[in-house]
Amino acid sequence: MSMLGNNPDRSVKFGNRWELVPVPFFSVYPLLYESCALSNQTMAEDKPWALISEVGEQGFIEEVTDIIKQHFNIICLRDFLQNPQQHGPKIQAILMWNTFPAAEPSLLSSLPSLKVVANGGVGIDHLDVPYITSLGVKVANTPGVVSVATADMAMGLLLASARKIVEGHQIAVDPKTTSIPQSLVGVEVTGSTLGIIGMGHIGYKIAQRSKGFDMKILYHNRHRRSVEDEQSVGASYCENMDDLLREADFVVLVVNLSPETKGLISHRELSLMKPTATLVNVSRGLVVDQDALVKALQSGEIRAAALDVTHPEPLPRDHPLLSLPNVLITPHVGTYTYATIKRTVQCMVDNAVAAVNGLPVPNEVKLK
Ligand SMILES: O=C(O)[C@H](O)CO
Repeated sequence: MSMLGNNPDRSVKFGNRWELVPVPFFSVYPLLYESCALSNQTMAEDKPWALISEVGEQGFIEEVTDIIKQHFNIICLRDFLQNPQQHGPKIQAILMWNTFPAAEPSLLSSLPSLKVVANGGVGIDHLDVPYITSLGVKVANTPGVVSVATADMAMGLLLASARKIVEGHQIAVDPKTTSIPQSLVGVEVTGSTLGIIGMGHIGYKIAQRSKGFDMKILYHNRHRRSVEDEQSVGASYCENMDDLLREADFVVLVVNLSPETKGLISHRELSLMKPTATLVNVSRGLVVDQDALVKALQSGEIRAAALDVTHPEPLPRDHPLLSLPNVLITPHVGTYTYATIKRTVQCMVDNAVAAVNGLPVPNEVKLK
């Protein structure tokens, strides 16, 4: 049985460095590994054991692992896999990021004492929650703590794409540059229309930021926000997503990946967008039909795309999205600030500690 939840074709390949490691969790990209060998820590008899990913070499890493070590003895996947029979019975918690394949059935079957899979980040599309919970294991995520960093990233992508900041940097540092090419002329953000698809925590934070840019804000969401929420950011609800797509200069995707949102933006939706519009995605790659996106960008059906997420991650090096001039891509680093990483790890630890102690888990993901 697959553990890949709502995302059956997600290719979490063991041994693929990028996908194995929880990229935003411990290290900067590209990652350098260092085994968190058991000898690196003082083992406390009274602390439960947690299985985590490998640890990188950068300075803040120890700081982050220290948050975990206050409550858990930790063992890294790499060390664990050397002798699962020996280590398996003591593991009570898995602390993982969404790129960490630690919740595969074969691994879970070697963890008879496991009480919780504590995910860092809000998206849990990589987990088969029904299967994990059927084992009596709780699943938790970290909503809220990732919102500001992800909203900042969405605004950063939007601005960078609109104002061609990356291209501008390349021109500025190129020794051959003698003049400013017209291709650097961008589109104005202030006063433009923003369409937010998915008005949860992160979507709302994006709306708050956009208000500072005097943007007209439209949003589409499963549930309409309260009048107070709408008024305080000046957002208008579009019950029909098509209306938003037709009107927005920037469409930002902030939905969770689910069977309902997989392929939400495909040929039809892209064709409704303005030829001057930009698509920004900080949710999950599978929310967008990437083949349709490539066509829309190549044909000028939309102006540009700015993506912090793709499917798969990373894209194959010869993927057309990587060579289109109107695409800006970052490697799924929306939550990737020191402050957010620390808050996220603290939240994961709080969830895991509660589960291990049989207490209510603050951010338990419950089956609907
Ligand atoms: O789900 C999230 O919160 C981010 O994408 C980090 O994984």
